[in-house]
Amino acid sequence: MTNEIQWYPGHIAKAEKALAEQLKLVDVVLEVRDARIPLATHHPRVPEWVGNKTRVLILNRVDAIPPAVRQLWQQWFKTRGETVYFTNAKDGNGVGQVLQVAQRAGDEINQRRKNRGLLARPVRAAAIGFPNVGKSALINRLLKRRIVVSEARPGVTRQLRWVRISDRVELLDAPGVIPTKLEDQAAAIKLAICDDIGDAAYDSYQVAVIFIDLLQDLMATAPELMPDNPLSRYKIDSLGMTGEEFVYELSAKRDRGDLERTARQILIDFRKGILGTVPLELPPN
Ligand SMILES: Nc1nc2c(ncn2[C@@H]2O[C@H](COP(=O)(O)OP(=O)(O)OP(=O)(O)O)[C@@H](O)[C@H]2O)c(=O)[nH]1
Repeated sequence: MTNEIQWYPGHIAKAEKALAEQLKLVDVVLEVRDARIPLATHHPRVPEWVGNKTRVLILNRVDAIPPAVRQLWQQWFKTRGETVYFTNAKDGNGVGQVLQVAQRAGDEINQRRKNRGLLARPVRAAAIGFPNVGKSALINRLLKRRIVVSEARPGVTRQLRWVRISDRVELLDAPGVIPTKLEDQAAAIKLAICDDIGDAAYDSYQVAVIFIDLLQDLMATAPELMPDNPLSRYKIDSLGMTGEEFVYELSAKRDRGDLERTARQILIDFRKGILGTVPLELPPN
């Protein structure tokens, strides 16, 4: 049996209220999702927050998925009439395009202002998304200097702050938001695997077991997307093993059976990219 992943709705409600207030001032919303799990990192309140503002959909951590999977997502979103921008906020790949889109939206706004006899002003954009998806790293890249603190620890962006990223764009760095309720436990587990769930409480062992099961499933059903076995680095004959069997075996081999420790290390290895590119979600058919 899996314990449910838990977090603190009171805390979230407060953060959401502050965010909704700031978003009233915004012209463009940069919705940042995790390219490894673009569906699980969709926040259900985004459409309401966006209203009739311009929304730019960003799948960050593109370096963490195989290029073929990037193509599949691009296509999937396109058939839904959506343009997605893939970024690697760590090395800056794709970030210039996001800035251009925001600036174009600003130009349109200023044209409308001009038509009404108003002065031009910088466009106001906000980056929103789950904790740890890379909002601060993205803003740092847009700034080309390190101003916003970007840390591996989820939930680190505590305050809302505005930064001027060009003479035409101001950007709000918002804290990570997770829904007050996550109906879908499978999505919640993926958020935990990717560390995109802030300070929610979960059991690393259960999460790592499901992670290994997902890997095995991916290798069996989509071997072309997983040419290298991510588990081979652990030097265990993992063929056909369940998640439980694998964690147990690895733990006996190097952590004297401390399952929790082994599980944590597996998750850390994955998050650091040591296990290679793993698409934890694929576009639904
Ligand atoms: N490999 C890789 N790492 C990234 C990328 N984007 C961000 N990171 C790293 O992921 C970690 C979290 O990034 P942040 O920018 O702090 O995430 P955030 O969304 O602002 O997080 P919160 O403040 O918790 O909401 C940092 O260690 C970043 O360097 C990316 O595209 N690729």
